Amino acid sequence: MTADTHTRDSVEGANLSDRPSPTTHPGIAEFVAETAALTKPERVQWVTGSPEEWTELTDALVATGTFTRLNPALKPNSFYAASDPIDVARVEDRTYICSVDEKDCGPTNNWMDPQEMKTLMRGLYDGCMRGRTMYVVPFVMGHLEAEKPMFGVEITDSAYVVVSMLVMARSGTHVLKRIEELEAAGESPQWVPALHSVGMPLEPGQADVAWPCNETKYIVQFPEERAIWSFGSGYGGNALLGKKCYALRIASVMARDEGWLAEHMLILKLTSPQGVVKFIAAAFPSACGKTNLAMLRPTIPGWKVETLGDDIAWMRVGEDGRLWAVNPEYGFFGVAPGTNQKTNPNAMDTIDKGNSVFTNVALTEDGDIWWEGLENTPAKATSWKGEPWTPDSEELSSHPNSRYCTPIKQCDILAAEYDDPRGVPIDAILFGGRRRTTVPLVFEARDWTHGTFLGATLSSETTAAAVGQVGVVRRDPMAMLPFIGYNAGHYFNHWITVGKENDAAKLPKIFYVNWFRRDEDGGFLWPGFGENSRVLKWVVERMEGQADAVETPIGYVPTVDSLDVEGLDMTRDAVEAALAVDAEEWQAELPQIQEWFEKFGDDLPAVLWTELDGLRARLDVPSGG
Ligand SMILES: Nc1nc2c(ncn2[C@@H]2O[C@H](COP(=O)(O)OP(=O)(O)O)[C@@H](O)[C@H]2O)c(=O)[nH]1
Ligand SMILES: C=C(OP(=O)(O)O)C(=O)O
Ligand SMILES: [Mn+2]
Repeated sequence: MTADTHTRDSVEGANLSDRPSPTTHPGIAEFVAETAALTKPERVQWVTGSPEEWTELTDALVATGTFTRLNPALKPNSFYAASDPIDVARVEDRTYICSVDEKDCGPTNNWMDPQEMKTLMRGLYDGCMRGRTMYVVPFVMGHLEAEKPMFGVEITDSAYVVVSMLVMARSGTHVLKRIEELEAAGESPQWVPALHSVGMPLEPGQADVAWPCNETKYIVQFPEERAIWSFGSGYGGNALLGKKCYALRIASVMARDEGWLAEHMLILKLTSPQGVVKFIAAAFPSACGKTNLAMLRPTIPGWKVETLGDDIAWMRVGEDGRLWAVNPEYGFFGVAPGTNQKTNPNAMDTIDKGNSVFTNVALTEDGDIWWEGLENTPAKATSWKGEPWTPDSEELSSHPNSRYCTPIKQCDILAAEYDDPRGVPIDAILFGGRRRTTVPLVFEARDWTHGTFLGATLSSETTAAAVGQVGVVRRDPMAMLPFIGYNAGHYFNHWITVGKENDAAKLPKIFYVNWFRRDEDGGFLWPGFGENSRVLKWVVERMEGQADAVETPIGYVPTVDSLDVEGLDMTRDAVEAALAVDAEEWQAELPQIQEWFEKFGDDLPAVLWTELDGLRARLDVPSGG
């Protein structure tokens, strides 16, 4: 299969579909025919996105035991799935950026020569879809009406992936028609071939399993070809290829080449009591609070939050010199545990409308779902491992990375601007992570370059969103560590260049937040969730020149009185503790940042070394200390 190029030759390849191939786009037809020839499926089905097809797919998933239909009275048209315990999260050590030149992959990614990887994976793909249906999912990330729609075609042998993609991305025949319209108009619409297989062929007569997958997993991006090959996992970020693989890893390479930004960010619209509207983007690592902040219900009177997205932002400098962001996704794929009517009522209202898929949560006896932190703890339930569960169980009812997958259009606070292909002009960017010490609740960068330094040195405790140890502090630059599709040093330079080539006054102001600082007893210093609206208020007032701050070695920190804590059950000392900048703790960060920067050698923009020297000097540490 040559996904290397989208050759335009007409193709003689056998079209196995029992429905005529609805496309004249030779590239796509060739991609499909050649993949079918390699993977040898029983049949090929072009995904249309029709309601009848949804019924057919979900009924089939219920029949194989992958899906359990939830009680329609509680969650209409919604389904529960439990994965194989070996397939519960993104697998960063099986994720590759196979650039032609290893240097372009950089020190934070896994690399293999692309031809070597293709030979290896063709061996895995050979016959891997035997006994299965090969689905062809035409989709677009972002708007179909965008000036340059970002198309994709995901081939997959997982109906679970098809159903999830139908929620998470604009998919189906109408997308294919748009490609053909553009073709007919003489354009050459860009589309990303994305091949996925669970890697479990079925021999004649062999029954399928509820969660087919393979111990051998590869999640591979070929950046120069803008192609994605995934094998062996059926889970989220590994298999819904429009999300992390396309909209971040491949898109970050496109953005580098074309001068825009593809970032792991939520987008929210904040309206003050006076009617001042600000658009805020925030980059937090997986499971560090993006979805919650994106759908925040403010606790301070008169403030309103509307959402445009909870995970990915594509940002381009507009004619007006401002950074305009769109959310390329069409659904939310949120962490379930900890989500409830108090912490995220908007997410709960969205999933209560139905049409959603829940993975690795618990199943209750009345045909609903439950997870740790949700109201109405059931007396007993079935855990994600399929075992009986009660509140006294040792085991968790739901996996820490269990997810809800739900249509964004169901969200009551979806901003009207979500439907505008231009997106929204970003006023502030927040970087943030999960740090129990050191990082204060919020502080403002000195300027764009300093803000890039803050993003490039962002640190956070690892979470269950990726396989591996949890709670280990690591550098996670711009919260993009697992998603940068190229050399991270070049990525930092790309951020610096955006700052250099544009009017700083028009670019977003950069801030840094930390909801997760703990006191000596291990409790959270800050209540978080809806109370984070107080931090957003300070951010807005800083931009309007109305909030005080004290200059510290790390940036501008709110004075205690400039943070609205009215009605918060917090002592002044507690607020001061949440805002404290401890020089010793930050001095301890310096060698970690030094070691992190040394990874990049001369790929690191010199200006970031200058920023580190500046921080060191402001912390009264002699350089080289
Ligand atoms: N303590 C605390 N936990 C939070 C806060 N916001 C989110 N969380 C928790 O962080 C976890 C992941 O949050 P989520 O918004 O799904 O993260 P995302 O993967 O970045 O979108 C959930 O368990 C939330 O309950 C907060 O402000 N304070
Ligand atoms: C969707 C994922 O990440 P996030 O927690 O950032 O939403 C994922 O890890 O697959
Ligand atoms: Mn998320």
